[in-house]
Order: sequence, then C-alpha cells, then structure tokens
Amino acid sequence: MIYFTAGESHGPELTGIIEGFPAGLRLSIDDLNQKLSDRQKGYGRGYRQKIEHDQVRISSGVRHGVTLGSPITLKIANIDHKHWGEIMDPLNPPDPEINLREVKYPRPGHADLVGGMKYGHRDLRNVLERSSARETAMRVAIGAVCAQLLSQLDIQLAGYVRQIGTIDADTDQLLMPEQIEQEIRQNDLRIVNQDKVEAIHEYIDQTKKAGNTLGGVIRVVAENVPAGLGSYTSWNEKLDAKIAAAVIGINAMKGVTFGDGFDLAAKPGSEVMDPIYWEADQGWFRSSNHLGGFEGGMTNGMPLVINVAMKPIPTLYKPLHSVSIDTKEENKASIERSDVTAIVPASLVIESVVAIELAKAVLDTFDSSNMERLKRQYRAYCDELKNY
Ligand SMILES: Cc1cc2nc3c(=O)[nH]c(=O)nc-3n(C[C@H](O)[C@H](O)[C@H](O)COP(=O)(O)O)c2cc1C
Ligand SMILES: C=C(O[C@@H]1CC(C(=O)O)=C[C@@H](OP(=O)(O)O)[C@H]1O)C(=O)O
Repeated sequence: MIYFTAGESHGPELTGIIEGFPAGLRLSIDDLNQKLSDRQKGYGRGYRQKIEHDQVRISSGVRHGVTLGSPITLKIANIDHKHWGEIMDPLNPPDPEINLREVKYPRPGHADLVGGMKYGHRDLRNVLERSSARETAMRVAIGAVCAQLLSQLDIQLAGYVRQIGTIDADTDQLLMPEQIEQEIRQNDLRIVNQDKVEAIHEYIDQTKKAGNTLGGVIRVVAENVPAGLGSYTSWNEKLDAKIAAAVIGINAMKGVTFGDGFDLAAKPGSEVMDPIYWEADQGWFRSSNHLGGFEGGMTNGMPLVINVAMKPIPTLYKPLHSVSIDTKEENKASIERSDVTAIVPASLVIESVVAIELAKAVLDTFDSSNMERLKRQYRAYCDELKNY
C-alpha cells in the first residue's frame, strides 16, 4: 500500500490517494468524519478551526460503501478558501490591485526561509501554504481508513497527551487503547489525568497572553499486534524505523522513542530485556515490556509503546528577530493566524500515521487483494505462531 496527499492550506481542498488497499472492507464514513472532527478540537487551537468543518468525500475506489481494491481518492474541502479565492486561485493571475498577503519576514522554526531559498520563491506564502499542518487532516482520514482495516483483525490503537509544556499529565500505569479512549473522551485535552485539566487550561491561557506557544509529549499504544510485522533482514524493512520516519514526518515532531526510550540507556541489560515465557492458552509472551513491543525491527507480540516529543508552535504573536528576504531590513518575523498549542490534534495525527504504517506492514505480510482472504491468512498465521 502507498499513499499520497496534496493540497495547500488555503487552496480549494486537500486530496489523498491510497493505492494497494484490499477489496471488500465496508468503510464507516461516520467514523472517518468523527476522527476529522476530533482533530479539529483541543484547547489552544486558533480561529481557523471555527471556520472549518472537516468532512471527507470519497470519489473513487469505494462502491456502495465497500472498497473495490482500486485506488481510493479522498477529498476534504478548505472552507476558508472562500476568503482566499483570488490569493490562492490555482490558475488565474490575481487583480494587480489586491493585497496578496505576501510573506517577506520568515518565521524562525517554520519552513519559510529555507523553503524560499531552495525553491526560489519570493513570496514565502508559496512555502507556508504547503508546509502548514492543515495537510495533517488528510493523514488522519487515511489513518482512519487503515484503523478500520486493523480493527477487523482486532488490532486497536490510541494516542493521548502525556505532557503539555512543563505540566506532566500522565498516570504511572500503562493504559491500553480502550482505557485511553474512555479517559480522553472526558476532557478537551486528550489527557488521561482529569485532575490536571484546570491547571493546563490556565497555563495555555497565560502562554497565549504572553504571545508564546507550547509543545509537549504524546504516547501512542497499540494492542493485539501479532509478532513478526516488519523484518530484521534489511535495515529498510524494520518496522520501528518506518514508524519513526512516519512520526518525524509530521509537522513539529522532534523526537520519537519506543518503550522506556532514553531511560534504557543508563540501565544494565538485566533490567531492560523482557524475559520470555510460553503458556498453552496464551502462546509466547513477556513478563515486562521495556522495549515497547519491538525486537530486531519486528513486533514481538507485546503492546507497541511509542512516545513522541513535539516542539512548541513556531509562529509567535510576540515574534522573534527576522530579516526581509527583499530589502534585508531587520524586523520581527511575520505573524500568521496560529495555534498556541496543537498537542491535542497532534496526538490523533500520530495515532493515524502509526495506523497507516501498521496497515502497510500487515498488507506486506498477508494477502492484500481481498479482505476475507486476508483475515483467513491472518488467523492461520496467529494460530501457527502460538504453537511455534
Ligand atoms: C496539528 C498541528 C497544528 C499546527 N499548527 C500550527 C500553527 O497554527 N502555527 C504554526 O506556526 N505551526 C503549527 N504547527 C507546526 C508547523 O506546521 C511546523 O512546525 C512547521 O511546518 C515546520 O516544520 P517542522 O517543525 O517539522 O520543522 C502545527 C503542527 C501540527 C501537527
Ligand atoms: C489549518 C490547520 O492548522 C493550521 C496549521 C498551521 C501551520 O503553520 O502548520 C497554521 C494555521 O493555519 P491558519 O493560518 O490558516 O490558521 C493552523 O490553523 C488545521 O490543522 O486544520
């Protein structure tokens, strides 16, 4: 399976194409739209989310609600485009009198300056329109399609926010996807610790008032993942590496670890490796999960535990020093309407790209033409592993 996304933030729409997806999966469009709506929520988001009402439209690869095995095309309209029609018109040159809202003072931490240098743009809007995380709406839609495939195999996953700025909002216990879903539905921060909600709201409000922004830490947990997805045989077949690349491919993600991550480095091996057990009813399992479900680039049957660091939002309402790309005049960086923190939607975006990589690994391992055949092969494989 491969996928592409296209579309500018204030252009007419986002497009996604998935190729190599099996025939015979009944898609729930309500579920896709629910995930898109969830991605728009979260305390600390900017005004743009009041304008958009993300809904997916499917124009190929699905008939009467069931996938056909042919390329699936997904579309999400940018409602805000109506305010940017002439500025973002894909074809017609603009009226010379209109304000094109050109961007000349690159924002530190955004793609503006280097994107302009590399592609030779003299209006940095040509960079920011595509480097914007607006595109992540489409990755969430594609991830929701993949999560529906995984759910047919009883593989579940969920993401939540562990930390916002300096505030730790995690619990000591490792929660499984169903518990995470239950807990995060109770607040607008996708955190599992309800006691921290008030303090975090206040913290985000204060940060906004100060013209500043926040990042944080996210965790995604996947359960019921069979052993043997990915491969140790070549570096580019390792599934933990593919997941790491997909996660860092999301705007503003700066670190990814598996299991106990950096904490593993200082410990002796005896406290890190997960002891091996076998029992007739359960098959193979481990008594701990410090390695987060991966050995040799392969899933080992334990839950996958993926932790991600997101940097603070680069656009600052109290901007940092910058220089005009035309006059070289020194001034403050440009300000574009912006989020104070996007850690909440980011947790769903990360969950989505992990779902995509897991679905790709499943389709690389088993029949990828037909869903029923895939399920039969998958069940036989799981039974075989249990008695290995
Ligand atoms: C869901 C989401 C929303 C974001 N919203 C904003 C925003 O409103 N303003 C902004 O400057 N950056 C925002 N970002 C981050 C930038 O898109 C990102 O930092 C920028 O494209 C540079 O890429 P890099 O941080 O990966 O180097 C957001 C990121 C995510 C995941
Ligand atoms: C549009 C979305 O996020 C955008 C991501 C973003 C950025 O620079 O990454 C900048 C802002 O864009 P705008 O200036 O249009 O408000 C965010 O709103 C979205 O998530 O749907």
